[in-house]
Parts: sequence; structure tokens; C-alpha cells
Amino acid sequence: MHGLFVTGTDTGCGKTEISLGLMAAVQATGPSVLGMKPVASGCARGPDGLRNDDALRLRAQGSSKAPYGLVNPYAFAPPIAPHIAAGEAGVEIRLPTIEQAYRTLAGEADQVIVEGVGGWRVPLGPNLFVSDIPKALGLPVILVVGLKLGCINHALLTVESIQGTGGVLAGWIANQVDPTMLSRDANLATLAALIDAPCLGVLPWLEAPTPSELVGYLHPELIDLQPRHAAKLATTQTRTEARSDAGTGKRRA
Ligand SMILES: Nc1ncnc2c1ncn2[C@@H]1O[C@H](COP(=O)(O)OP(=O)(O)OP(=O)(O)O)[C@@H](O)[C@H]1O
Ligand SMILES: C[C@H](N)[C@H](N)CCCCCC(=O)O
Ligand SMILES: [Mg+2]
Repeated sequence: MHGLFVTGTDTGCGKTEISLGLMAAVQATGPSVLGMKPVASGCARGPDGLRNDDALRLRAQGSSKAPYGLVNPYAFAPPIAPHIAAGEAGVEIRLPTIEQAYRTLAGEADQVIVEGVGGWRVPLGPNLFVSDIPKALGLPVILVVGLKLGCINHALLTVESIQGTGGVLAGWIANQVDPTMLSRDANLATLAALIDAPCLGVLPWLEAPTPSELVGYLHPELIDLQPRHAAKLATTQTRTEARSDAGTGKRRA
């Protein structure tokens, strides 16, 4: 397995903190890891162009310093829904561009952790959604559940969509974004009972979360790609490679 795709129940649910924590957890066991944020809205313009905080943090946590343009091929200034930002910038977000950047990163590290943008069904263009990215890259998905009132509904709808459309849900991670949440443990028990995938960690609300602090709460070793799931990912990947080869006119050996 070359990577994971991190999605969440919403924007602000903790995808970046957890992606960084997962990178640190993998690095602690030896393998090299790079981070990727294929599409980012909410970027500052600097001397080298548009830069997004999530992408900069993922890049900095990487085992080597990948070119920014590979970590974040699509960067948009306004902090708004990405398809609207792309439309305003006159840019079409294209899967083959994301695939190419991902393949280059995957060639440089043992693992690539890819953070989505917003939640699972955020549109990226007229016929493209965030949910298409892990399918194109052949990646299993980790769902970050931002623990707050309302998260059960958001989590179950997201799980239904991932699993109902042929995605592989490798696990979910609960993240307490609301320090005052009532009945936290009962909510966790409900999520555990209703989500058909392992819980890979429960993060409390932390004053100033750091990747190394998060490692203690995360259990990526519980990711168990059963043979049927691995086969599903392999099929997706082969189909995607064939499609992108067709797009570039390359012939498969
Ligand atoms: N467990 C936690 N304890 C305290 N603060 C947290 C926790 N998890 C996340 N945060 C904070 O909540 C905010 C949102 O988290 P984060 O940026 O990781 O969300 P996200 O899902 O990546 O958002 P986006 O959709 O913008 O990419 C950040 O300020 C982050 O530091
Ligand atoms: C600006 C923010 N931090 C994210 N980059 C974008 C979140 C898009 C959410 C779109 C939506 O679901 O309505
Ligand atoms: Mg983020």
C-alpha cells in the first residue's frame, strides 16, 4: 500500500492535524512519508506564488522536501468551495494532473498521505468530486470524524457514500474539535457500533496539537486491508492507469 486518503465529516474537522499525526506515526516506525494536498482553497500569495498553510505543513512534515507544485498542484486564493474558486480563476481541476503529481511523490517515498479538501462530496468541477480522487489514485480512505453534535449523521452519510460507491474505508478517527461536547463516550459508542470499519484513534481536544503528540493517540497499524479490499483497490488502480495512459496516448507494456 502506497498511501492513504484522509477525508472528513466537514471542513475544520481536523484532517490536517490528523494527516500530520499519521505521517509522524508512520515515520516513527521507519518508512519515509510525503504529504499531499491536491486541491487547496484559502492560499496566500507570496514571492513564489499561491501557498496554502495545510500544504506547507504537510510538505514540512515530509521525509524529504518535495516541490510545492507536486504537494499542491491546485491552489486558489479565496477560502471558499474549491469548484467556485477554480471557476473564478478560470482553472479546470483535472484528475490526470493530480494523478501525475501523486505518482511522482509516490516514487520518492514509501507512503503518501493525501488530504482532501472539505468533506467527501465537495465538488471540484462540473463532473468531478473530492470522492473521485482516492478512486483515481487507488487509495484507501480514512474518515476523520470531528466530534461535535451532529457528527453521527455526517459520519454515517459519509461512510455510506464511501462504501456504497466502491471505495475502501480503511478506518475512522474521532477528533474532539468541541472541548465541551456532552456525552462524548456515548457518541463514540454509537459511531463504533454503526461504522463497519476499525476506529484508528480517538483524539481528545488538545491545547496545541503537534504531530508527535498525536502519535500516541493514533493506531494506523490497525489498518487491515482484507484481501477483498486490496483486490478492489488493485482493480481501481489498473482501470485508472489504463485511462490515464489512454489520455496521454501511452501504450501499456
Ligand atoms: N484535537 C484537537 N484539539 C484542539 N484543536 C484541534 C484539534 N483538532 C483540530 N484542531 C484545530 O481545529 C482547527 C481545524 O483543524 P484542521 O485544520 O486540521 O481541520 P481540516 O479538516 O484540515 O480543515 P480544512 O477543511 O480547512 O482543511 C485547527 O485550528 C486545528 O489546530
Ligand atoms: C476554505 C476551507 N478551509 C476549505 N479549504 C474549503 C472547504 C469547502 C467546503 C465546501 C462545502 O462543502 O460547502
Ligand atoms: Mg486541512
